[in-house]
Parts: sequence; structure tokens; C-alpha cells
Amino acid sequence: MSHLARIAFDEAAAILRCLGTERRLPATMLPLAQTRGMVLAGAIDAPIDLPSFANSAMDGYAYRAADVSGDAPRALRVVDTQFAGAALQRAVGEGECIAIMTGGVLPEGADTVAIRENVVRDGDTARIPGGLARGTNVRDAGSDCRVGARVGTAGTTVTPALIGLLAALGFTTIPVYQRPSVAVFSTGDELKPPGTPLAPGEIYDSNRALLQAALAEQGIATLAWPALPDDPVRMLTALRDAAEAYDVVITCGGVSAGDKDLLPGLVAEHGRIHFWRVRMRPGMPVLCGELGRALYLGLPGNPVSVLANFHALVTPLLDAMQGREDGVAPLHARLADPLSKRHDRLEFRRALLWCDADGQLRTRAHPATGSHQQSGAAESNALLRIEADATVLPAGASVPVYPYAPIRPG
Ligand SMILES: Nc1nc2c(c(=O)[nH]1)N[C@H]1C(S)=C(S)[C@@H](COP(=O)(O)OP(=O)(O)OC[C@H]3O[C@@H](n4cnc5c(N)ncnc54)[C@H](O)[C@@H]3O)O[C@H]1N2
Ligand code: MOO
Repeated sequence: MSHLARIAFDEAAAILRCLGTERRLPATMLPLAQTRGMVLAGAIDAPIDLPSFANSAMDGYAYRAADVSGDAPRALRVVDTQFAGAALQRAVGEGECIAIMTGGVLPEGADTVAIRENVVRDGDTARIPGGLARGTNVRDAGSDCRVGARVGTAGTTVTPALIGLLAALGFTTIPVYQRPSVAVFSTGDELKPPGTPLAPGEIYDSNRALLQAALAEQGIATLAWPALPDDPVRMLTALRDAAEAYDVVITCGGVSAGDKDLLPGLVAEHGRIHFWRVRMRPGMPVLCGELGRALYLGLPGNPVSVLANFHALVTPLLDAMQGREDGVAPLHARLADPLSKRHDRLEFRRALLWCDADGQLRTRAHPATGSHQQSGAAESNALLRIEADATVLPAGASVPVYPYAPIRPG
């Protein structure tokens, strides 16, 4: 087998970004409501001013500021009512005002709105308070964004707030990169689906559920295949089928040094290996290659290795395939306690990440370091990156952290 072996983590991440960029998925126009979490495939400029007309920010009375100069109130004649959604009714002349509702078009001539609660209405007259600056409670045309302004940039993630803005601008469809299709397989004779009885030596397949949930968070739905047995013919048949139909095939288990760790040999013989084993912990035995038309990633079977490999390597690959430029980047947090490590691999340690009362991000490594210890992962919310050459880190040191669950106040 000629392939890269035991490479540095950053080299593996760079290879995956490169493979993902080479396999960038096509752009497509999709209805706005379907695009949350996807990546914009082109720049978007505002086709109109927003708001497109000057309007009232409050329910009240629109008038000319020049008519109520000084601090004394003045009675103005109410000549009309302007509702939101109605075309402009009539102009405001000298000594006049128009009752107006929030969002109503600002009548011609008017430049200021006094809120209803501060106005004394008596039949056809309204006593407007003095002292309001011209323009008070008026939302000018283009005060949100101007026609032609760049409101979306290619490579950025579509958020609910952006969807709202684009809807306000009248868009019904936008260009986004397609999401990759991903097939997920767990492998191992010892695996049983949760909910079924276990024979001695058997365990529940938890990696498939973990991977499916992690992919679902990224908007990628996966099929639930039964776990593959450690049988080369059945493995190869299933993986080849998946490789015909999916952009990425992910397996977990069977990539280390055991007698039944068959995947490196199968991929070398029937596909191509880019690299096998990365100097990281956990997740060291990870395998990356190609099968048929699909990219292939073989994650090790230990559940925390799956979690670390998924966030550190799979996500950047999927991001690159979608042209995402605002994806995974570490935050920096201060260590609450000192940390030490005795090996020379880069380590992703499960950690608690929180924000203290001073607005400082803080982190504390979870004591669990075994890659089978899932409770430590479920209790944590971030992966703390400890560089390969670091042995001791003092309390207060700034460290990169990758959140994988919500950050709460401390
Ligand atoms: N002699 C060596 N032994 C091991 C090495 C090594 O380099 N030399 N590497 C160790 C490391 S590090 C890891 S990580 C594991 C990875 O091994 P595999 O990828 O071959 O995975 P398996 O042996 O199939 O499984 C490992 C472990 O995880 C459990 N497992 C597997 N699949 C699932 C699943 N879907 N859900 C829950 N748990 C699963 C499996 O039962 C094993 O306990 O190898 C070390 N050994
Ligand atoms: O590298 Mo393995 O993933 O530590 O347990």
C-alpha cells in the first residue's frame, strides 16, 4: 500500500479541505424556506430600498416639525388616518396632522411622528407635545439597507435572520450549494441495534446514532443501514453500492490493527487510500480514501474517537464540499485549571466551556480521557485542542476550543 501514514493532524485537515474543494457540489436555486444552514453560492444584492418608503415607527400623529417648534404643545387639525398597507391618502399641510399607525406610509409634508400616548385628541384636533426633534419616530426609506447593498456573500451560511432579510427584500429563491449526500455504516460483529437483547460480548451500536445525529445537525439526513459484520465480501458489496449513490461514505470501526480490521485492506485493494492514521488523540487510526465515485472516511470504532474525528475532520470536509467559508474555527478560552498531557500527539480533550460573569470564555478539561467514555462527552460541550508539543498548560492559558453543544453562562 503506498499512501500517507501517521500524518500530522493539520496535514490531514488540509488534505480533507483540498479533497472537499475539488468535489465542490453544484449550486442550485432553492426556495428560501429550504435553505437554512446551507451555504450561499453567490452574492446577493438588495433589489430595493428597505424600507422601500418612509413610514411611521409608532402609532401616533404625523406632522411637520416646523409647526411645533419649541417646547410648548400645539393643537393641530387631524385631517385623515393613515393605516399600514394603505397607499398614501393625502398630504399634511401647515397646521395639520394625520393619525398614523405603525408601518403606515409617512404622508407627504410630514416629517415627524408623536406617539399616541403623548397626544391629547379632542374631536378633529390633536394636541401635539413640543420638543420632538424632526424625524422622531420616522423610518426613512433605505434606513435598513439601500438598493444595491450587498446583503449576502458567497460562502456564508444561511441563517434564519438572513432568510428574514431576504424575504423582506422579496426573494423567493436563492442560490445555494447542494448538500453532500452521506452514507453512514457502523461495522463490527459485536454490534446490536439498541432495543434488542444482547448476547455475551455484544454491545449496542451507538456510533451510528451519534453520526446520524451529528449529520442531522448539519441538515444532512442519512439512511439507517444495519451494522455491517466483519465480513469482507458483505462489507465490500455494501460499501460499493453506497459509493455509487452517495458523495461521501463514512464507516466506523475496523480500521486499526486487529485481525478483523479489514477496511484499510479493502479500500487499498478496491479503491484508493489518501492517508491512514493521523497523529491525533483520540481518533488516531482514521482512514481516508476513495471508493468508486465517493470520498471514503473510515473512523475508528471507539465512540469518542468518532466524535473527535467527526468535528475535527469530517465537518471541515463537508464544509469544503459546500463552499462554506464561515465554518469550524476555534474560539479561545482561558483554562480554569492546569492541564498536562504525556504523549506527543495533538489531543482533543472533552471539556466544559462557559462564559463567566466578566464575559470571559473559560474551559475545564473533563477528567475522562478514555475514548470509550461517552458519558464524559455527553457531559461536555467542547473539544479543547492541546498541541502536539504541549506537555503542561498553566491555569489561565488561552487554548483553542471547538464547541459542539450550547455554551451556557458559568
Ligand atoms: N494493537 C493496536 N490496537 C489498537 C490500536 C492500535 O494502534 N494498535 N488502536 C487503538 C485505537 S487508538 C482505537 S481508536 C481503536 C480503533 O479500532 P477500530 O477502528 O479497529 O475499531 P474496532 O476495533 O472495531 O472498535 C473499537 C472499539 O469501539 C467499539 N465500537 C466499534 N463500533 C462501535 C459502534 N458502532 N458503537 C459502539 N461502539 C463501537 C468496539 O466494540 C471496540 O470496543 O483500536 C485500538 N486498538
Ligand atoms: O485514537 Mo483511539 O481513537 O484513542 O482511542
